[in-house]
This record gives sequence, C-alpha cells and structure tokens, in this order.
Amino acid sequence: MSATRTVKPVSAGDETIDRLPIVDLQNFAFDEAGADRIAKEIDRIFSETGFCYLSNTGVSDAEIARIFEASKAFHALPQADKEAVAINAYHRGYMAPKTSLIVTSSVATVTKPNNSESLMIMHEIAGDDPRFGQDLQGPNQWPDKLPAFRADVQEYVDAMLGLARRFTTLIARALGMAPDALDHFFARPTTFLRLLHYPPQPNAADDEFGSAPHTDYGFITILLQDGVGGLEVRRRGGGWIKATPVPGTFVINVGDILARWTNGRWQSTPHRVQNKNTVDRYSVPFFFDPDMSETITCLPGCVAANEAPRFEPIVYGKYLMERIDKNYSYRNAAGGAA
Ligand SMILES: O=C(O)CCC(=O)C(=O)O
Ligand SMILES: [Fe+2]
Repeated sequence: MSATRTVKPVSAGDETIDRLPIVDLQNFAFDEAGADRIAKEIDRIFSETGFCYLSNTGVSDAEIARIFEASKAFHALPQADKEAVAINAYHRGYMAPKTSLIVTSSVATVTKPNNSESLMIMHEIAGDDPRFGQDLQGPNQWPDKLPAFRADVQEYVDAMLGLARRFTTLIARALGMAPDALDHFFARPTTFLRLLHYPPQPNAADDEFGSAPHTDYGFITILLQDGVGGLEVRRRGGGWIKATPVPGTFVINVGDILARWTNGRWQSTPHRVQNKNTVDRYSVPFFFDPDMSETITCLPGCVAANEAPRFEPIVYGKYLMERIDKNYSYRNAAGGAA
C-alpha cells in the first residue's frame, strides 16, 4: 500500500473551474459516515464535471512504476515485434499510430486519425469458457520478447479491478443505493487496459490530436498518466480544463453507459489529448464495464416516479459492439483511417 499523501483538495466548481477536483479515498480506511461523505462529493462532481482526480487509492507506487516500465519496454520494441501482436478480432493487441478515428464522436467532427499507438489488453477468457469465440471474448496477445511483461500487466489489472470494484460501491452509495447494489453487473466485467504512447507533436495543428475529442463508451475509466501532461477535459460552460498530472493520483471519469444508466444525472464529459511537448507521453487508461450480457436500464433513484426514463434499456454488449465496429479501421475498411 502506498503511504497516505496529503493532496490539497480543490473545490469542485461550476462552469468557471480551471482545475479538476481531487477526491481523497483515504486508502478506503473510512467508516459509514466517511463513505457517505465521499459518496456525496462524488455525486456532486460527477453531476458537474464528470471527471476528478483520486488520491490515496491504495495502488502501490511499485505497481505504477512496473506498468509504466512495461509500457515503455513494449513501445520501444522494433515495429515488427509490435506488429507481431497486431490487434485481433477480439480487440486485443497492438494498434499502430493513426489507425483509430473516432467516427462516433458526439463532440466534434473528427477527420484526422489519432497520433498515438497502443496495446489493448482485455479481460482474460479461458479457452474452456463458454463465451470463448463470441464478440470480444478471445485471447490476449503477449510480446514474447518481454518475459516479465504479462505478469506485470496482470498485477496492474488486479490492482485496477480492486480499485474499480471498491469505487463502484461508492457510486452505488452516491446514487442512493446499497453499496453492493451494482456489484452483480460486474461479476464478469468487460475490461480494457490500454498502454498508450503519444509521440511528441510540438507543432501540432489545432485539429491534430493524440486522442481527438471524445467521450468514453463505458462505465468508468481510471487513468494513470505520466508527468508530461496534454489531457484536457471540456468545461460545461465551454473551453477546456487541463488535467495537469498530480503525483500520486489517478484521473477518473464517467463513461457514456454510466451517464445513460443515471438518466443523465451524471456527465460523460468530452476530453482530448494533444502532446505538444517535446517528449513522449505514456498513459494507461483502465476501462471498467459491465458484463456484455447485462441490460442497462435507468437506475431507480435517477428518475422521478411520474417520469419516463430518457433512454431505452440496452444490452451492454450490443451497444459496445456498435461503437467499436464504427471507430476502428481494422474492423471496418470503410470506416477508420489508413
Ligand atoms: O491518454 C489519456 O490521457 C486519455 C486517453 C483517453 O481518453 C482514452 O483512451 O479514452
Ligand atoms: Fe477517453
């Protein structure tokens, strides 16, 4: 466990905020009253900004150091070794620079592909799992030149799963439910760990992004970023807030499915990355989503008794496949970028 750090909280604001707020999880060493207080804070922030930093998450400095080392080692491999694990039909593997174009962005008309490369690692599916071979249910791909890589990634995924599950109990509380009310949706979670590398783009034009403006598809995203900076979050009142790296924190945000689940009470906030620095940037988002077969229906506390929910129930897996099929060129020759 990492030592408790003191990170000065920034008060969450309205349209005028220029920094994301910090939620201190106190290494989850809180009692009922403490959990309720944090849940209230999360409700306010996710209603206003949809994004914040998390401090004192319990994820160790060693786990963080190892995942960055693993990512850097992977991206430093010769291109042929990266291509040897090119993304497969199950959405696991290497995506070369300029192969993802966010066609479904509700935020902007995106015409240029993202200037970033990444390795996507999803939840493991055992060969004898009855889901094996279904949409997105297949093998991960591991670079054979890096012997410790797989264990380091799995250790980090386990840390993220622990954090995401504990945070989910705070989400349930924040929405007026029992802390374990959402757990069953995540009995077999759909997870994506993306080891991202952004080359420097010191002279990037305004429409050239490492990651073009978009919202995330899923439930929550827990992002680890290095010290370089470049992530920006759209302010409700217009303009962009810099998500400046804060040592010892993760960035967490509401995805589209959580916004929809809450009937729009919480915001799935657009964000973008432009690495205008002169050095490479590495980040590691972890996307934590429900089981593909779960149906997402407006949560009970999020709609008044005399009102109809704003969104139809949807099966998470079906919704996800539509989004993924549209946004990645390797799945759809007509869709994405070259
Ligand atoms: O690299 C980052 O800071 C953000 C990445 C991101 O927004 C994404 O992968 O969805
Ligand atoms: Fe994102």
